[in-house]
Amino acid sequence: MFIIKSDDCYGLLDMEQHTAYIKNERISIPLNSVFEPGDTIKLRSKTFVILNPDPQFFYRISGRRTQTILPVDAAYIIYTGSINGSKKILESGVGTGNLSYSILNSINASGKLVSVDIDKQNIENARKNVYSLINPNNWELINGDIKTFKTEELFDTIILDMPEPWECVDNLKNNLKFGGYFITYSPTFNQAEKNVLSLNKNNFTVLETVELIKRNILVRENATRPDNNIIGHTAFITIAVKLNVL
Ligand SMILES: C[S@@+](CC[C@H](N)C(=O)[O-])C[C@H]1O[C@@H](n2cnc3c(N)ncnc32)[C@H](O)[C@@H]1O
Repeated sequence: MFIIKSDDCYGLLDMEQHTAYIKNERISIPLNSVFEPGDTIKLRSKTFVILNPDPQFFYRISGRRTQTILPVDAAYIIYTGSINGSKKILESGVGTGNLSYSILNSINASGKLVSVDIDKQNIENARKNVYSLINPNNWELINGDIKTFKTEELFDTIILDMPEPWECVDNLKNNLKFGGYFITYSPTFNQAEKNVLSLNKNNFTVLETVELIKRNILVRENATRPDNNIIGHTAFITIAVKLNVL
């Protein structure tokens, strides 16, 4: 599956089915055509560039039922949470699956992502979104409440993007390795404050709480300037490390 992008929209190109999907439209592609990333294709009189199905495009084509983590925040979480190689990651909630997709693209086949969400429909929607692009065999999707979730597994990193992360720290702390990262993603100051207080109380050291602001620049000859459409606030990211304290 490829992503396709024109000046004003994104879509999907399925070379196995010889079909392009743009918004709600299905467009048949000639059976003998061959396309690769970097090629262009003309559909309904628009030119589309063919792109790899990379995480930065996921939110553009995924069916969305919840707020979702956008690339600037996802990239920072992947980097500061040291999500790579054969790491074992726990996340909740799954929402639209944007962070799940970024994580699955960052770990290898020996790594593992366990994703927990209380809402069955969100799970099914995220599964559909992710499986429309890749077929991961290292992704466990669980329908459950992360506040009471029990597992014997030990994780390298835990990420919580749900309403009350501070209520989950005590329940999950024994499932994180010493030196592992506990990351919370919360839109309000009150939530961020509760997250930090709870992490401090549970033998974590908080490295930082940040808000990332991205400013896009419209580049045109002799008229380069910031874009009018600014994504202002998204959420506060808190990154903490589990201390080896008995
Ligand atoms: C903002 S969305 C997560 C977005 C996701 N990180 C993404 O990138 O698309 C919040 C999710 O948390 C889930 N949720 C809320 N309370 C929960 C709980 N107690 N346990 C597990 N999931 C929960 C919701 O069903 C929803 O799917």
